[in-house]
Amino acid sequence: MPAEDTVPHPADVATDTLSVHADVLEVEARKRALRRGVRARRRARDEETAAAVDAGVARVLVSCPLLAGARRVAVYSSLPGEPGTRALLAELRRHDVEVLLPARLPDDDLDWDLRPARADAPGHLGVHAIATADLVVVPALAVDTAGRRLGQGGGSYDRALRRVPARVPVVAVVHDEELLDAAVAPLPTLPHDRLVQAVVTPTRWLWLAA
Ligand SMILES: Nc1nc2c(c(=O)[nH]1)N(C=O)[C@@H](CNc1ccc(C(=O)N[C@@H](CCC(=O)O)C(=O)O)cc1)CN2
Ligand SMILES: Nc1ncnc2c1ncn2[C@@H]1O[C@H](COP(=O)(O)OP(=O)(O)OP(=O)(O)O)[C@@H](O)[C@H]1O
Repeated sequence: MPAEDTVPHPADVATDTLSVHADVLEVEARKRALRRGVRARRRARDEETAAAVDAGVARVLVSCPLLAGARRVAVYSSLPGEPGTRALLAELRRHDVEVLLPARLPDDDLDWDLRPARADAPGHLGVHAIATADLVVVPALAVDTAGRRLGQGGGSYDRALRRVPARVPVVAVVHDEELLDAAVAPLPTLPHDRLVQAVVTPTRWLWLAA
């Protein structure tokens, strides 16, 4: 039996629990507001810049040291509004780099497809396949210079990134204005959020203070 004075009073426990919940709700509300803002700005971008952004992302990533020596890279096919990954996927294929592409499962976790497919690895490879990549490229709505990432809100990459070994860099792709200074505008995070180690924009890349 614990001594009575080490047992918290039930009223204090309840108050603590309530304030923790309030903090989580506040962080989630701030994330939702930020997502709305980024999505609205992305919708307002024109197609001409989108083509330049797509080409820029490929040029920056292919010429930066992150990709040097990588044999297998986890990437994704960009959705409308996201910085494009079409040219990047084409470049990876041209350099004979294997690509893992995510497939969202009903519980929002990510399964992985290998391209080009291999006879000994047909179909979906399972949620743990991300652990076999030498570099993981992730989508984001925004990233700050401390490596905090704002995603689409499904928590898919939070789950998937837990399976990535610590030595494998995770790099987020955003538009230039979606890279935020952590000293000025830190992104809100919760304990499950995973930091990214680097960021690529259409014009530059940098290591983040993760
Ligand atoms: N290109 C790409 N592939 C990806 C992701 C991603 O963010 N981008 N994912 C990242 O986890 C996973 C899929 N999850 C996704 C979750 C939501 C939306 C989406 O389109 N959301 C709507 C807004 C929905 C809302 O308002 O709640 C949107 O962006 O308009 C896309 C992908 C895996 N594949
Ligand atoms: N390991 C996990 N297992 C189950 N649920 C999780 C896990 N990590 C995060 N989640 C849940 O996912 C939801 C969304 O998380 P969050 O807002 O961080 O998504 P996100 O990182 O922006 O989205 P995404 O990774 O899909 O781009 C949260 O409700 C969170 O509780």
